[in-house]
Amino acid sequence: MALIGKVAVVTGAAMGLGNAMTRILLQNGAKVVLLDVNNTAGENFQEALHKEYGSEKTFFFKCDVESEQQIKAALKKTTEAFGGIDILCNNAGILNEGEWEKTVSINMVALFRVTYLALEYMNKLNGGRGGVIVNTASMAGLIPLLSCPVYTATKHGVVGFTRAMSLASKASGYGIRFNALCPGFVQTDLFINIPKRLGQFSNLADETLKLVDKFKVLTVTQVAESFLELVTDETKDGEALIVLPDGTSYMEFPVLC
Ligand SMILES: NC(=O)c1ccc[n+]([C@@H]2O[C@H](COP(=O)([O-])OP(=O)(O)OC[C@H]3O[C@@H](n4cnc5c(N)ncnc54)[C@H](O)[C@@H]3O)[C@@H](O)[C@H]2O)c1
Ligand SMILES: CC[C@@H](O)/C=C/C=C\C[C@@H](O)/C=C/C=C/C=C\[C@@H](O)CCCC(=O)O
Repeated sequence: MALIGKVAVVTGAAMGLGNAMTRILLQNGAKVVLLDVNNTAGENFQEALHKEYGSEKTFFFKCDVESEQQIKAALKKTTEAFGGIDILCNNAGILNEGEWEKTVSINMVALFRVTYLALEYMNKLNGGRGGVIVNTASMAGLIPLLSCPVYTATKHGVVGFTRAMSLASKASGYGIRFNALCPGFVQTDLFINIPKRLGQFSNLADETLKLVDKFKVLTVTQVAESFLELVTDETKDGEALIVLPDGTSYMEFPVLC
């Protein structure tokens, strides 16, 4: 899928992985709508992008993915400004085992909601153009992370949702591919203050740091390059792409005959 002229929406776009995804989409010719709850970071990023790519290629909306009203408004304005949506990157996420209900709400409930609201514009059965939805999961969506049970559960939920939606889309004719991105540890804000994020599991901080030493840490650019494959390669549908510093691979799931 060539990205020239395509319209992408990225949640959690202001910082970290979302920021790198936005950049690689722009570099490949897409227009990108940036959604983020952090207004200052979002406006600063938009200003930088306007200088680099011109003001007609991007715009930023302050949008909390937990708010149905804000998502609806952002998607409506996106289609009014750019004529449709071809690519959705459900990337906003947090890791806070202390505030575990909020972790479920943002990482899973909000991701489902944004997807369903975006389908109203993207689904070919609703007059949309079809396209691709990439959900940011994690290695913790495939293998449990001992100090983060709720984060692990949300990311397993994202992988399961992605795979089931891919099947639903194929069987119904939505014209939309669904893929999950599963990076290991990535150098972003989510990765700092590890003990503080672990809540009642802070006693497992040292064990967690041993895992970080074992798996090593990715840069956002490395992850964005792998993300691009899920967006552009039309053969990738219902996949979970593992991204680690020593390479990438597609998860092989059991098949029941
Ligand atoms: N950093 C890692 O090691 C790592 C590894 C695997 C997966 N991930 C996943 O990558 C995604 C991005 O995380 P990151 O590491 O870039 O973190 P980050 O904290 O650097 O960036 C997250 C972005 O999401 C935004 N955000 C948070 N809550 C939001 C909300 N309610 N509505 C809208 N925007 C919101 C933040 O403002 C921020 O800009 C997350 O889903 C995370 O779980 C991260
Ligand atoms: C380190 C805890 C926290 O503060 C920061 C986490 C940052 C990213 C979390 C997540 O998205 C990445 C998870 C990566 C997990 C990698 C491997 C383990 O799940 C596998 C451990 C089991 C094993 O030893 O094989």
